[in-house]
Amino acid sequence: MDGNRSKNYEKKLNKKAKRSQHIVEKQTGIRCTDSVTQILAICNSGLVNGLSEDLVFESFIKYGPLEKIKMVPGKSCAFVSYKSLESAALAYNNIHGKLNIAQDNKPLHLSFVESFPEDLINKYDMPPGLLLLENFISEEEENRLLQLASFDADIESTTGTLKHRQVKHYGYEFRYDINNVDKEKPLSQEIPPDCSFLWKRLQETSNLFFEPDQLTINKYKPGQGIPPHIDTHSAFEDPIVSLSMGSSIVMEFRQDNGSTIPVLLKQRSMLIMSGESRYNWTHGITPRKMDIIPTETGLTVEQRGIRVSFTFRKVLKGECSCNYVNKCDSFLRANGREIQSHSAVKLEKSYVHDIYENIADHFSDTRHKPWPNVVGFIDSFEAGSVLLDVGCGNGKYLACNQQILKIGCDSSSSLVNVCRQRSLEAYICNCLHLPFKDQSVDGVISIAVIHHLANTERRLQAIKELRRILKLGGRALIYVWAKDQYKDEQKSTYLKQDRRNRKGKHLTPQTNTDSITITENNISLPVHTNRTQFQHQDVLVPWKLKQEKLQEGDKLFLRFYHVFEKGELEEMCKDLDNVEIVKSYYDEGNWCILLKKI
Ligand SMILES: O=C(O)CCC(=O)C(=O)O
Ligand SMILES: [Fe+2]
Ligand SMILES: [Zn+2]
Repeated sequence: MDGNRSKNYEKKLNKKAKRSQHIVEKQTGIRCTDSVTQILAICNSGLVNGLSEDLVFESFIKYGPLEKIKMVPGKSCAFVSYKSLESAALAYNNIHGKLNIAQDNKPLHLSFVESFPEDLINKYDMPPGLLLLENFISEEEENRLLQLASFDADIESTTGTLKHRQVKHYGYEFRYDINNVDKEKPLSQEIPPDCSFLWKRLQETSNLFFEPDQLTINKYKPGQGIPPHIDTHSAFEDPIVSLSMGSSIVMEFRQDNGSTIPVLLKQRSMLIMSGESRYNWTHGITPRKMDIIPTETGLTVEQRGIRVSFTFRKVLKGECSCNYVNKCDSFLRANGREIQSHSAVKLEKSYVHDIYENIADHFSDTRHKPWPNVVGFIDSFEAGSVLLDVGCGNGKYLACNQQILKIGCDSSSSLVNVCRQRSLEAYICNCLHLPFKDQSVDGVISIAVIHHLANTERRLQAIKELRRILKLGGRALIYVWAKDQYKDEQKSTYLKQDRRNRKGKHLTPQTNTDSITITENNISLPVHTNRTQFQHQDVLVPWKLKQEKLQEGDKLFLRFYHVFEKGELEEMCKDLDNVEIVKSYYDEGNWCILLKKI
């Protein structure tokens, strides 16, 4: 019996393992092999499944000295290399199919591989523009500077305890609420003169002329860190320098594509961030109590102590003029003006209408569940009423309430066809010009439509069209996507679908790694990172076709959205003649309003 079961188990395991091996080979180009090698691939788990380098280290070091670990950003695999074949074989026998640390506590699948994925990114490379000067100060100088940083007694406005660490500012306060300094309000406490020898040394050793006027002291206890971020472009000049004291720590630099370079900031080292590393890469410190660091003989774990860093910056007068426009708040502000009408029409055509035609089938496959509050609204109409669904999509609301007459319309002919195939009544039209007479319907819904219009004037026009066709006493329900996807500290369904967020590991929203797309008519729009909080109101949101439908040459589809601020929808409706706001509310990441024609 038992023998049978384990045979069966092994058969199943092998089948699954073969499948995940295949994926690793496809994703990384690294070849799996049946012979024993020093290098193992974890084939079914990686950073995207929440597997951490720490846990890999902890689990694999038990079987012998390790050489390297490579977590592959954005992929569900990782690589571990041992110093000997014996250790690798021992690890394989003990872990493969047995150690339950893959997603949902499933066992890891391992495979021996022919080579280590060095070229995916060399761990010991530096991001461009980053310079690390080790032993920049002596122990004596370190002690002297650390005395300046005693946080104890002086609780004042320039000192604060953030969730993750203690901070203290000189010269200008860096305000974490606005992510900038108040340039008009320098602090009375300037950078202590005891620090001045540092710029002289920078000049002597590296020919760097730098005279900062702002200092932030950060104090990290073991287990504390700083979330990945880019120091606001418009706040400071280039470079930014940071002196590490008290304890060494690993700082992670990350690029848009997810590749991450851990940089070991040794105690008494000086880090200089300039160019790409300052403007285009995020830097952050993972809150943990230890770091895994490479040494001559392999990887070891080093416990963190209390680290104090002095970050020196020069406040920027005026706006940033860098070329890294996708990360540049100055650039975004200058280009974030209301989109002009003629551009709006083009934008909606390319980034809304055309896109829906392209993704209609897949979109329709993913839109089945009507939202309860919308159904409640539709059910509230008397038998025989006429209800129009403007932007009906695949017609999911046209199938509700059999007592009333429902008509749908949508700008996408493909979606209207889907409705017709389902024997639902639907027409093609644009929501700005509804082919209905004045005062002809009892109810109208506009669910997730108006946020696709590219400026306020057009969004208002769409609402006025709804008003026009309503009979007196008729009611309209409007849903638009909210910029804020948190309500009462609760994530919306949209955010919860982030795999990285599932286990509640990231309680704070992911930081902004939006990139920029310049549209044909020269409008720069940030490309939103799906399943994260919105950073901007006018954004392009990627639509990914499901893997099996993805064909060679298929591109990522970007849809234009204007996500609404709290109160924005009400503000638009409150001065409209002939309607009253019956109620407005937040529903699963949407701002919603119920209007009545009067
Ligand atoms: O602790 C450090 O070295 C960096 C601090 C930092 O990035 C910041 O305050 O913006
Ligand atoms: Fe920073
Ligand atoms: Zn900039």
